[in-house]
Amino acid sequence: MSLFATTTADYYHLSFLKYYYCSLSGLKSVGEPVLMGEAPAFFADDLQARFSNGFHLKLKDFETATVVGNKTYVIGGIDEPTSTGVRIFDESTGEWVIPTVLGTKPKAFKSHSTVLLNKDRILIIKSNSKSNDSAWFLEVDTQFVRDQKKKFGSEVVAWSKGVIGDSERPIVISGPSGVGKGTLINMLMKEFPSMFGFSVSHTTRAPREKEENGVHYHFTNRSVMEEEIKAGKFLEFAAVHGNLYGTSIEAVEIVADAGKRCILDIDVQGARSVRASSLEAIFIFICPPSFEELEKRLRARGTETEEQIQKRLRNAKSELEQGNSPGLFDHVLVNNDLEACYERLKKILGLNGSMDATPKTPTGVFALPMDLSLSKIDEKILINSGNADQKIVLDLSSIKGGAPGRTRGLYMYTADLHTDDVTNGNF
Ligand SMILES: Nc1nc2c(ncn2[C@@H]2O[C@H](COP(=O)(O)OP(=O)(O)O)[C@@H](O)[C@H]2O)c(=O)[nH]1
Ligand SMILES: Nc1ncnc2c1ncn2[C@@H]1O[C@H](COP(=O)(O)OP(=O)(O)O)[C@@H](O)[C@H]1O
Repeated sequence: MSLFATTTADYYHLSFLKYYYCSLSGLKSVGEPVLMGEAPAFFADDLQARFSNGFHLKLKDFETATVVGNKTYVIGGIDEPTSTGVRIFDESTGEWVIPTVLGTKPKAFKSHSTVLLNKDRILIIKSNSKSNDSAWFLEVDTQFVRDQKKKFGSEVVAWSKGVIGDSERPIVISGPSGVGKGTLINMLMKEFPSMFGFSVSHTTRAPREKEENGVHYHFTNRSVMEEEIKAGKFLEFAAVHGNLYGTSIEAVEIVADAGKRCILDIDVQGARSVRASSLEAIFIFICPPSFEELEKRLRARGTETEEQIQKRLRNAKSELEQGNSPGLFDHVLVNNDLEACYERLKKILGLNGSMDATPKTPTGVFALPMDLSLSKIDEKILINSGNADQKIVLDLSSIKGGAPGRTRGLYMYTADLHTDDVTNGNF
C-alpha cells in the first residue's frame, strides 16, 4: 500500500512533495506508518540523498510532480493545445525527456492533484470539476504502455479517462456478407433505441447508395486510415473483400459514454483481434441456412456488382469455417426465419419484451472542490477538501479497461468521515 499524493504547486523539490502532501491530508493510512514531514532539515537531507548533483525541480503554475522509481512525471500545461502536458525527469541520466503521449488527452484543466497507483499509472483528480469528469489516468508502465515503448523505441505515456460506473459487455456480430447481420442489428436498435449503440467502423470501400458517412461507416481513404492505425487509434482492423475496415477506439467509447451497449458488426479476423483485446465482449456468429440461400440474399440485396458478389461468396466459405472454429464465438445463430433468429438473439442478450430498456447512466453527479488533496488507502482514494469531516471517496477496486480506451468501473461517493473511520478503514 502506498500513501503518496501531490498537488498543484509553484516550487517544491521532490522529496518535499513526497512528505508534504501526506501531511496535508492529515490522515492516517491503515496498517502502515504515516509519512509526516515536519522538519525542514529532513527535506534537505533527503534532497541530498536523491540528487547528489543538488538538482532542484522548479514547477510552473498548475504543475504537479509524481515520482515513479527513478523517474519524475511532471504533469501540467494541459490547457496548451501544442503541449504534451507531460515531461519526465530521469534521475538515472539526469535528463528531461518529452514522451510520446498516446490515448485521449483530457481537455483543458489546471489545478489538480495526483496519486501514484500500483507504480504503473498516475491518477489525476481535477479540482473544481464535476465528479463524472474529474478522474483521469496517466499510464506510465502498464502493459499497453510497455508494448508501445517497444514499438516506438522511446518513452511513452498514455492517457485514459476515468468513467464512473460500468457499461454492459459489448456485442460482436460476425458472419458472411449477406447473411443478415445488418438486418438483425437494425431490428435491435429499432426496438431498443436507448439501450444499444452501433460502433461506426471506418472503411476504405465506397459508400452504397443509401449509406451515410458517420452513420453506417466513416468512409475514408487508405493512406489516412493507415496513418490512423499507426497512431494507435484502432481497436482492430482487417482487410476484407479487398478493402480496409476497422473499429476505432473512439467508435466504441462514444457508445459506452452514452450509457449504451455497443454493437460491433465486424468480420471474423476483427472478432479474433477483439477477443485478444481488453474489450470483454460477447461474440455471436450468424450463419446462413445454406450457401445457396446466402447467394440468393446477396443478389437480392442488389448492392454489389457481379464481381464483388463473387468475391464475397468466395470469402464466405472460409468465414463459415472460421466461424465454427472452437473458442472464438460464444454463440452461433442460423438465420433461417428472420423473426425466429431475432428472438433467439434477444434471448442470448437477456432481453424479453417486458424488460426495462432504460440505458445505464451514472447517477449522482456532484461538484469537486477547488482545493483538494488525495490520500490512497488500499483500493480507495480519499479526496480531502476544506471540510474536515466531509470526504469524497473514489473506489477503484473494480476498475477495468484503460489506455488506449477509457478506464471504467470507478465509484465515487461523498461520506461524512471522522478520523477514526478513516484510521479503521470504515468507509
Ligand atoms: N474487422 C472489421 N470488419 C468489419 C468492420 N466493419 C465492417 N466489417 C466487416 O466487413 C465485411 C464487409 O462489410 P460491408 O462492406 O458493409 O458488406 P456486407 O457485410 O455485405 O454488408 C463484413 O463482414 C463486416 O462485418 C470493422 O470495423 N472491422
Ligand atoms: N432471415 C432472412 N430471410 C430472408 N432474407 C433475409 C433474412 N435476413 C436478411 N435477409 C435479407 O438478406 C439481405 C442481406 O442482409 P443484410 O442484413 O444486408 O446482410 P449482412 O449485413 O450480413 O451483409 C437483405 O436484403 C435482407 O433483407
